[in-house]
Amino acid sequence: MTPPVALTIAGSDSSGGAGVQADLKTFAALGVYGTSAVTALTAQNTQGVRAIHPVPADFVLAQVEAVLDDLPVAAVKTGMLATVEIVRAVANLAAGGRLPELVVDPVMVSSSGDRLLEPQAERLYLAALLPHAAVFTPNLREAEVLLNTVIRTLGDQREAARALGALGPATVVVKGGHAVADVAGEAVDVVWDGDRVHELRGHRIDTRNNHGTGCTFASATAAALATGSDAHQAVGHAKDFVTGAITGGAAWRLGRGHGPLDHFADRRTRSAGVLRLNGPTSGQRRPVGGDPNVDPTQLLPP
Ligand SMILES: Nc1ncnc2c1ncn2[C@@H]1O[C@H](COP(=O)(O)OP(=O)(O)O)[C@@H](O)[C@H]1O
Ligand SMILES: Cc1ncc(COP(=O)(O)OP(=O)(O)O)c(N)n1
Repeated sequence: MTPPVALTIAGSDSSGGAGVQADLKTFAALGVYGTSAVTALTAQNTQGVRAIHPVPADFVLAQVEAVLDDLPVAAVKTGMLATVEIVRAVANLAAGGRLPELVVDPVMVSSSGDRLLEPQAERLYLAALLPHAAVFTPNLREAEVLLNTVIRTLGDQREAARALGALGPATVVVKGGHAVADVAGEAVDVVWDGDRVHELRGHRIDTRNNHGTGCTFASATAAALATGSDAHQAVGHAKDFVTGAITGGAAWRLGRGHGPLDHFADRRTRSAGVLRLNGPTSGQRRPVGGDPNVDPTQLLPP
């Protein structure tokens, strides 16, 4: 069956944990065909961002239009937009109705503390892009910056979701990966659905491997929208997916800083089960390159 198509408009992360790389892995894990328009190259790893090379806005547009003119894009996610010019160009596309089921993740600062958006672009996000979002997904820090407020409690987080909702997006999720003071043991995201506020709750996983959680949440939301979920279902699926991916990568040792998630955790668990069922008994290992005692032609269908 032909898969649904999603588009990510985001930055490249050389370490593979966040940005376009995280988005494409998420789309693939969720059975969605992923396309991309790269807004910036970043030289980064699990410890921080060393350099940023933004793509000219007209070339970002050229990538988006090449994809939209040819492929049936059902949902779009934006991540790191880097410059005022790129935010403006993407907002113009959204205003023209070119970006269906738009998930806007207002990537401003990485968890390593590095700026990923020109500060002058922050107001433009609010005025030009936010009103076109089907789902808007700031983290606590981004919500604070956009609203010029301080979020200390779950009550503040709920208030921020409502206040951002009043600015035009259909649904807002104020993500709680960086916990507020009065929530312990859980990662609580607050959703404003256009009418009411509710919470997405999951247990807080004790790990340093949290590089790319926000990108993964937003692209999983876009993938779910592309497959026909409504926004309420999509953010619930995304919460489940990101929790599974953090759990799967929690014990990985990749890099010296904040390591990545396992976007294929679910598949890995299932294929490990299949290997256990079909594979050699414990303690034995299959020889690399195949079992020399097996004639491979005997494995082919007649
Ligand atoms: N340690 C954790 N345990 C469980 N869920 C987490 C953890 N850290 C982040 N999350 C979840 O990951 C998603 C992204 O949130 P967050 O980390 O706040 O975004 P960002 O990466 O943009 O800062 C949210 O659903 C949040 O609840
Ligand atoms: C190229 C690029 N895009 C986005 C981010 C930030 O990723 P995000 O998932 O929002 O959050 P953290 O990884 O900082 O927790 C990035 N680092 N690089």
